[in-house]
Amino acid sequence: MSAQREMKEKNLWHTPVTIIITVIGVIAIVALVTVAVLQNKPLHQKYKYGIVLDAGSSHTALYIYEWPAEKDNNTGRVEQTHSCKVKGPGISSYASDPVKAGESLSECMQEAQLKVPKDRHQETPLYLGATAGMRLLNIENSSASDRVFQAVGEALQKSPFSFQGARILSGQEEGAFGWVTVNYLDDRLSQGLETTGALDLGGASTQISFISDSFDGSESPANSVTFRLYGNDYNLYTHSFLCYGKDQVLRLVLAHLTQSGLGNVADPCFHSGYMETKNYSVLYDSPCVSDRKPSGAPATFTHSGRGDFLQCQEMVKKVFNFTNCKYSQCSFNGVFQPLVQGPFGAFSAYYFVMNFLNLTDTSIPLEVVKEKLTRYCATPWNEIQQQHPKVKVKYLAEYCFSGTYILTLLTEGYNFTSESYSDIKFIKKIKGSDAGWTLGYMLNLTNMIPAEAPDTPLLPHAGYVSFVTVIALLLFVLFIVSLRPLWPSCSKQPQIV
Ligand SMILES: Nc1ccn([C@@H]2O[C@H](COP(=O)(O)OP(=O)(O)OP(=O)(O)O)[C@@H](O)[C@H]2O)c(=O)n1
Repeated sequence: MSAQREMKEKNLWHTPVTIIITVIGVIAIVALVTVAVLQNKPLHQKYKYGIVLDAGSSHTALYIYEWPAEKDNNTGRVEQTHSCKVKGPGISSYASDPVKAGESLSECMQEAQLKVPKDRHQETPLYLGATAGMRLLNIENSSASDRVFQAVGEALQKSPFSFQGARILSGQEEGAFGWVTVNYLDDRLSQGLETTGALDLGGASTQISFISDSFDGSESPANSVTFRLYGNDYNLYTHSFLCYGKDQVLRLVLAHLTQSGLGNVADPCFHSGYMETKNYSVLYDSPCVSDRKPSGAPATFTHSGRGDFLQCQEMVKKVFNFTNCKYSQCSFNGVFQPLVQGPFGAFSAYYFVMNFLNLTDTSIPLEVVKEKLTRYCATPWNEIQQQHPKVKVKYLAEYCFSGTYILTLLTEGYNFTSESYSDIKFIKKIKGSDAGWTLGYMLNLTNMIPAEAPDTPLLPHAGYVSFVTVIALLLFVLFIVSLRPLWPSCSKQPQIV
């Protein structure tokens, strides 16, 4: 009798009703979780594109950026997908033949047509921003600069992209957009984190931009740029030094050395054994030095090296004017600058040069860096050429000078100390995108950085799915527990008589 009851109790648990309820429960949970996953899964990703041409003094480069179409106006999702270096010199070098400036861009523009999906061509904005090379040409000969823009504009208008115009960026814009790029790529803006300063060294100008607690813009409004980004206010200190890019500073130094109009110049910034014949007219053909051309100089001079870092540094120091500061503190040439503060990213030629010299590690004490550079500069030119057979001779000849200029600019010009030097990181790319002004420029023109923080969902997708799964499982367990009266009694041990 008791065995029979026990069998009955056991069977209760296996009754068709219980089985059906359990199966329905499991199906309901699977359905709930599946719907939650599918509902929140991003739809098939569609991308949007933007193209920026960086028309620099030494060369032009094209950058293609991509972002998920539904993430317009959202945080940190724009990435560089492709870059193309235009063959030949910067567009300012085509002043006497402007049509060639437009033609020079065609190869990279063809490449861009292949990289951006065809159905996106028409809606893809295309910008050209010119920097210090065109700033100088505009100072020297504004109609020649207009003609270059005319030719470049006509060439870009013919592309299938949505050409938004070509213009010269001010030095302030170049500095500020470089800072935006670095901080955007590091997700510092969207998260309201401490920002990184930006150091940009080009061929014809150099920029320094950073946030300083002691800078509110009142002492020197010309150096202040204010932004409201993701709900945070920034008052950025920025300055661009025209003629202080490394190619123009080399002219300044050589102008100094050739003031007496001699036919031979021994240059401590070039390796011993280096010897080239150079034209006075070419050297002085820049508004940075044109007013200093010595009268009665011969047509050419022999530029020879004598590889001496300390003397090179003395020469380089001469291009900075440390007198006549009308502010509480200055960098050089009477330009206001608060004390450098926080971490810095140094890119463009800062990176090219320091990377070549194997000096990107800023944890190495500054004194040791200088010793290494002293040894490098003292290496004879034939040895340098043997060691680097694949490096362009023009670049190779100048690395001693460039390294010396960079260290002098940072320490004497911007007042980085042995301690704050280690706050600098020499960088080329951040998360796959080149550091430079182009990304910040495009983000600004496409209104891709909101002034206020965008509303974000309570939970990220993965969190939401996990939450739904856990709650569903919990409900299931509760449901099973609620069927307890139907459970076989565990307290009674079945006894088979
Ligand atoms: N492997 C390389 C590549 C470039 N350079 C140098 O780096 C400078 C170019 O830096 P970049 O940021 O490209 O300058 P531009 O945009 O051309 O100049 P600017 O911003 O002043 O207009 C030039 O002096 C060039 O000789 C270098 O030393 N080594």
